Amino acid sequence: MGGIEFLKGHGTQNDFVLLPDAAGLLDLTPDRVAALCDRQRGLGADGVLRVVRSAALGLPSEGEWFMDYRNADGSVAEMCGNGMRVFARYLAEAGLETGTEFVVGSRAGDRLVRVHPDRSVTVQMGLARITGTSVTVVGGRELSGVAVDVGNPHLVSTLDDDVASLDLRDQPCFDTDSFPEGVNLEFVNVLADGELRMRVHERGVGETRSCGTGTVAAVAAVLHLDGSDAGSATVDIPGGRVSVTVGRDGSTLTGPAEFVARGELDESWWRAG
Ligand SMILES: N[C@@H](CCC[C@H](N)C(=O)O)C(=O)O
Repeated sequence: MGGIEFLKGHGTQNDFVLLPDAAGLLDLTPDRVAALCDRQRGLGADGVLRVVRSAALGLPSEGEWFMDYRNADGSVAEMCGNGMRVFARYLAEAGLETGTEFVVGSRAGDRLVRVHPDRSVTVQMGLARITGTSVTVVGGRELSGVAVDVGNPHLVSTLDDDVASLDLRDQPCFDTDSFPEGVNLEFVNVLADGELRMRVHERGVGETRSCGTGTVAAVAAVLHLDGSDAGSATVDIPGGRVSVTVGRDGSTLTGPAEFVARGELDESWWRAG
């Protein structure tokens, strides 16, 4: 057996290792994922996207391909918005999907994606559901937040002072009764009507430079605090900018998807993992 094919890509600098594995033959253990994502002993990434046929995993999906997403610590998550854009661009450029619009399976359900001529991608993200309120503690400061389910769990806190001043190196505290499976924590400044700035501490990763589901949660939460359930906004994250729409029937996320490298993993390194 030769080396194991990989690609490295990112969506607004939320970076991923893609593993094409159509038949689902790779033994993708949490230890292997963590080693791959480690920035010293592996390739380095915020997560892994296994490109596998839905049928190979026996999962119900209208889409031929399934985004099997793992966080950098090896944990499984339901959905990744930035990863979905990179995944969709890969399918289109590899000729695994022939149209510009197609469905991809995820653990949060099927997602319709559209790959644009400029290689940006729009993802139909499903409903952003407001599920309540909770609190988080960052650097000794307690912040209240709006809980939002975008297929995965989020808690969005809006701040008057600049989110750039927050120290997100450590895991902020959160209420484990509200979020028994953990939570992604977003910190948001409302810059103007329809313009947000956001930082995020992701479940299973730590601070990342962007989180697609998090940007959708942020827009839904800000609208909710304003007494509304539909609207659009651009969201500036440390890794760039995305556009989000939220509505009663679903939400969309549009942003870039980039590739930086492709190659083969060393077979003996993989086996040792
Ligand atoms: N970066 C992703 C979200 C990845 C999953 C998340 N860390 C979780 O555990 O729910 C995105 O772009 O949405």
